Amino acid sequence: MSDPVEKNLPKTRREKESWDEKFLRRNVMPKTLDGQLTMEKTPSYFVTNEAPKRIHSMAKDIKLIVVVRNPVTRAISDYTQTLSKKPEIPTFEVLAFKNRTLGLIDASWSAIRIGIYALHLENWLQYFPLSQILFVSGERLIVDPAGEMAKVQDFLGLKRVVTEKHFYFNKTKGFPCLKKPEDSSAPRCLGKSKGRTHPRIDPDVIHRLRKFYKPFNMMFYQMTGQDFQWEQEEGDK
Ligand SMILES: Nc1ncnc2c1ncn2[C@@H]1O[C@H](COP(=O)(O)OS(=O)(=O)O)[C@@H](OP(=O)(O)O)[C@H]1O
Repeated sequence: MSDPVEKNLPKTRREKESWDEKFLRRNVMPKTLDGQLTMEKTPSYFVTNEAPKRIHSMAKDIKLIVVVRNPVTRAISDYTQTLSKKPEIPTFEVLAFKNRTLGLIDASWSAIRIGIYALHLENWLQYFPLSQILFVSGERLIVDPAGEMAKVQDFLGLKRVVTEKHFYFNKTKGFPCLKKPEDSSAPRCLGKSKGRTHPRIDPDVIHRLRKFYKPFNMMFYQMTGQDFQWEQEEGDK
């Protein structure tokens, strides 16, 4: 994206920095000039208890963008990522339950806890009105990237610079890619560590997880006023 926005994204930031480090970094972020937006991306903020209070004390009028996808798929994706780094971990099916015979889901396992979006959102709504938060559907982002990006640009008060003409669908990757950006000769697709094939999960476990998330999803749709249609999906990758 070029004019009128310049993205000031710190490229070397590590997600696991402490809050103090992040706040120190705030002082080294470039100053935002008129016509510029400063953006920062840390997925874990959404599920960090202290984040809303701290961010609110730093900038009350900040705009927040949350990309959400079906929590069952999200949990499997999360597990796939960990598995790629630690191949020795137990199976998804083992980790997902406190007691599989009783069907007791282990909601303390982070891969599962993170997908309880209503719970996390409640925490943010103590500090920020819904009008300051945009929820982007991870599923729509794949099938209609330009449509979702239009919402993002409108939300940020930007001219719609990114449109259909900037995307093409890469069948091999199963994701949209950016056509040749202005400052580079190559198209830009997801990196190797994104869009990995997920392991096959026992359909019964998927069924139980869908049941587990259903009431939380309903709550989340009600809180956001958006129906993400996760109950309509045939299955989870
Ligand atoms: N453009 C676009 N549209 C829809 N979905 C996308 C897009 N880019 C990334 N992804 C999916 O996001 C998953 C990676 O999320 P992460 O939270 O691990 O990424 S990161 O920590 O922010 O780097 C990762 O999930 P997996 O497919 O399970 O690997 C990506 O597929």
